[in-house]
Amino acid sequence: MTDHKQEAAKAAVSIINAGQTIGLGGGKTIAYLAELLAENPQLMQSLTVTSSSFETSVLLHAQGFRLVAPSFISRLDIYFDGCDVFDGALNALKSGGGIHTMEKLLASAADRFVLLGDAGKFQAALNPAFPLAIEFLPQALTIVKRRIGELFPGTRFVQRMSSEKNGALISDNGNMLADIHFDTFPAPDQLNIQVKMIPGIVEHSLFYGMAHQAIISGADGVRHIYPV
Ligand SMILES: O=C(CO)[C@H](O)[C@H](O)COP(=O)(O)O
Repeated sequence: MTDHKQEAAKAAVSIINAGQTIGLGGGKTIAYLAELLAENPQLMQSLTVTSSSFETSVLLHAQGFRLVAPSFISRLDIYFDGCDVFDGALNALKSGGGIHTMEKLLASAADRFVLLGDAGKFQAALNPAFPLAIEFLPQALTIVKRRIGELFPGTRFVQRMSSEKNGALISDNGNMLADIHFDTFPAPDQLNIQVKMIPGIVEHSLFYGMAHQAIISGADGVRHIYPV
């Protein structure tokens, strides 16, 4: 059976040129991309690579990539990442991994931000099947919760809790995380700004108008999609 995440990763390799500085996000499609690059030592050794994901960084380090911390990269040729879902304008929700702050930082530094995944990620519109994740300062917990309730009445605010200890899930940046569940998904352009403007919120997981291209694979083969 065709693994569509792997097929999308194969297509992604074809748009990478020797000598480029590449950013990789998290997830299975990205892990395939790292594996495929490692199978081409000449290309791999020519690349400078960084990642928003600790898990991907461990993988890249083990495979012998030239890995540079994001703190020392000001510009990327291409940033590749998966997502939960994206629409025709390539607005993407990237809530699942809880690392959207670093993902957005690297996406913003890239000449090209390319979404990768199976065809199921592409939907006509963002919808309530996926929440919006927020990363916020621990001190802002109840203020942010109140503000979200005022701006979006009827939404469910679910703080992410640790499965390993009794307490909050703490992000890679030492902050807290929560998911906002909507009954009707708000207009992405307004949601993007309204949530970003709440003091105490470091970043949210809607990547509005950021992606330049998506590469997906499904029953009809590989598709390259550009924002409408
Ligand atoms: O952004 C993400 C989560 O928020 C991940 O990149 C995404 O979930 C990975 O997807 P996959 O494992 O299907 O490649």
